Amino acid sequence: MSLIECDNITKRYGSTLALDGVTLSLEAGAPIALIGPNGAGKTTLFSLLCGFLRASSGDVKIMGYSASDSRLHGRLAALPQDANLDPRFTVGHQLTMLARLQGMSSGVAHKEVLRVLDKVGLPEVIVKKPEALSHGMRKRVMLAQALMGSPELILLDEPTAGLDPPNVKVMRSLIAEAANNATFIISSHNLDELERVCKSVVHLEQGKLKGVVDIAQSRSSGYYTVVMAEMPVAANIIIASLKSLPSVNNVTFNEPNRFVIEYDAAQAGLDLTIMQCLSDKGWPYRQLVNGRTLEDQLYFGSE
Ligand SMILES: Nc1ncnc2c1ncn2[C@@H]1O[C@H](COP(=O)(O)OP(=O)(O)OP(=O)(O)O)[C@@H](O)[C@H]1O
Repeated sequence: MSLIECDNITKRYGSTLALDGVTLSLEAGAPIALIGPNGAGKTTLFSLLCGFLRASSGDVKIMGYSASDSRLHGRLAALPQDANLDPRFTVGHQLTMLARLQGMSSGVAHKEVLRVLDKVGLPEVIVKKPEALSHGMRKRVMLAQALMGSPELILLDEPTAGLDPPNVKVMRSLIAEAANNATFIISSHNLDELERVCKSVVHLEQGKLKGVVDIAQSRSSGYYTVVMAEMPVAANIIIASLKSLPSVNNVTFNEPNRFVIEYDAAQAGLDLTIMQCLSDKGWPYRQLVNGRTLEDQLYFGSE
């Protein structure tokens, strides 16, 4: 059974179509990134997965249950983008209260709060009020809150927004460590940051699913991008020639004049072979670039 199944989900806010026929299946395991520009529908998708919102149409299943099913209680945690701590109470008081709401006795709740604060490296803040914490520390406390009760699925909406680079690094390694015990889905604008911690990327744009890229797999592949000066023959003829070169696994064409060549990362010297092939045929190319960025995979297709 998949961790998450979205079947043709649509979400409307009045006349705004925030999600438009999203069908998606995600498995438990290493962290998954959710990326897309402002207004793409990331927060809306999170809210549907947490059961905060209902889809206008389509079906969402988490671990086989509908998203608002009470049997998911304690198995799923969400850290909303604008989550905040109450300035009136100490961190310990607030987290203990939340643990009690999860059904823990006061003794168990206290131990659980100590455990999760320790996990995020901040055991000392238990007696502090939020005003005494830096922005980075508050984000870590919010992560601690999401870890309470050891949920299997944790949704983090922009967990590193507004953090400086050292704090981003700390957050990233905390997530990487906690990811041994739960599946994280993390939304962010920052691809670089996510690439290091996530195994796959779900890409949303204007409410539509643009693709799911497996980063782990693409790491074992090398890429060249050829930009043609002109298209002397049909794209499929050039694709066939490039595909016939040794160690080339796949070639994709991106309009109007660009080919992405995927090959075994272990193979060296393929660039010369590619150039030789193109010049033997008399096909003029403008540029041969080593590699392909994650942006290329997402915005120009992966297969
Ligand atoms: N409560 C709401 N009422 C009306 N429209 C909404 C509401 N929430 C979101 N929208 C609209 O739905 C679309 C998707 O918004 P959403 O917040 O899900 O995007 P997002 O990808 O999370 O954006 P951001 O990166 O800016 O947080 C946008 O056009 C937004 O204006």
